[in-house]
Amino acid sequence: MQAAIPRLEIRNLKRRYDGRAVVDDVSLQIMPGQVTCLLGPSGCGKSTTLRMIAGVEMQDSGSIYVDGKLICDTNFRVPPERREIGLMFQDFALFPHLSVADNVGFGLKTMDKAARRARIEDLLERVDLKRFVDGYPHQLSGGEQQRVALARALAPRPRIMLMDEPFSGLDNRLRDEIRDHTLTVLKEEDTAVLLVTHEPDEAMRMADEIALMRDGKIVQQGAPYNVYTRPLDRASVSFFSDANVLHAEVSGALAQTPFGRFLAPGVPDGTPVDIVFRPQHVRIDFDRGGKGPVPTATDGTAARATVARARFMGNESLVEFVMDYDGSTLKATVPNVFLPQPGAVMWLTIRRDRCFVFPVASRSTS
Ligand SMILES: Nc1ncnc2c1ncn2[C@@H]1O[C@H](COP(=O)(O)OP(=O)(O)OP(=O)(O)O)[C@@H](O)[C@H]1O
Repeated sequence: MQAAIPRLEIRNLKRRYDGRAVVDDVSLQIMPGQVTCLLGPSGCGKSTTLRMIAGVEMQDSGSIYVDGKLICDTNFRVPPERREIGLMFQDFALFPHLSVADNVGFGLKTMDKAARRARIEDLLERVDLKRFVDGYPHQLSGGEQQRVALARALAPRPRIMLMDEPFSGLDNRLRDEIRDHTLTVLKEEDTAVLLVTHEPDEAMRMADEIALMRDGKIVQQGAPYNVYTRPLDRASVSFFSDANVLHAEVSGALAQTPFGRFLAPGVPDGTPVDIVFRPQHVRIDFDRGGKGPVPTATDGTAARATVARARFMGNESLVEFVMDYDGSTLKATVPNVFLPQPGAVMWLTIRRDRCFVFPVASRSTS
């Protein structure tokens, strides 16, 4: 069987500004109907990558292919308007003087009138805005305008959609609804989507695949579940959620901590390690006359702590503890409305199967 050809493939893209590599050897493949999120902190080079694919900026080296055909390298360049790429940005602007129908039909000028109208109505139906077909942008809410922008970008049946933080101008409740709706429409069109975002929640909600970007490089790539549950390093854990860290040193492939010993297979003796875990993987137990829970094989030793702060956050509460053993702070989230008082003494255990043990090059840089 012939291997499937990616809808979009970029190979070894590089771009420097003022001698600094802002996109540093980035390669990616996206299949038709697949949503890939380029996720990373502000300034890591996401938008620059997108602009090179769109053709509004030229790479210093590397190449871009659509359906297996070269569209751009350092010698050859298909202009942006002939790349069949749809664009949606945060500051998407509808044309204020054009009706909703004419906004959506803007890229369909060569189509005959009846087919054009049919495509416009079909898309407006799918974004649930058919009733506004003859209205004007100023009559629509922000969320409705966003949906018109999506319909406009999809109208010419682009082979690829590039989206740069397209939902960041919307308020929270509306954003979730529009994200879900947008995803449904994009999947129906079988477009390959590259979505740029700095919000892990957005990437987890939208992506089939996440490409985690840092300092111009893609450092990890995979399904959201894999990227979240098998992070590359401490920074990757922290990027997705709060993270607690214990410092230890390895001896005999074990790292000794106040929570008991952690396996560190293959790590040489004397290596400093960070044991990283998320607040939701801390278990809390009451103090029973100065005693903690009986240790279990899976959760190791319990450590005593005092509640410093507890915040109710709706579905869960976030509790900050000061640890007896060294005065450091650990965070735990607990479901529902358990809200301990500051000063309460409790015992913490950590879910061993949810901890990550990362060797650190030197303690001073950790
Ligand atoms: N035209 C330019 N000239 C000089 N430096 C630039 C230019 N465009 C971008 N940069 C720099 O390149 C780096 C990457 O920018 P880019 O916009 O790609 O990042 P980003 O990850 O999309 O960030 P954000 O999420 O804040 O948009 C930044 O440090 C930025 O200042």
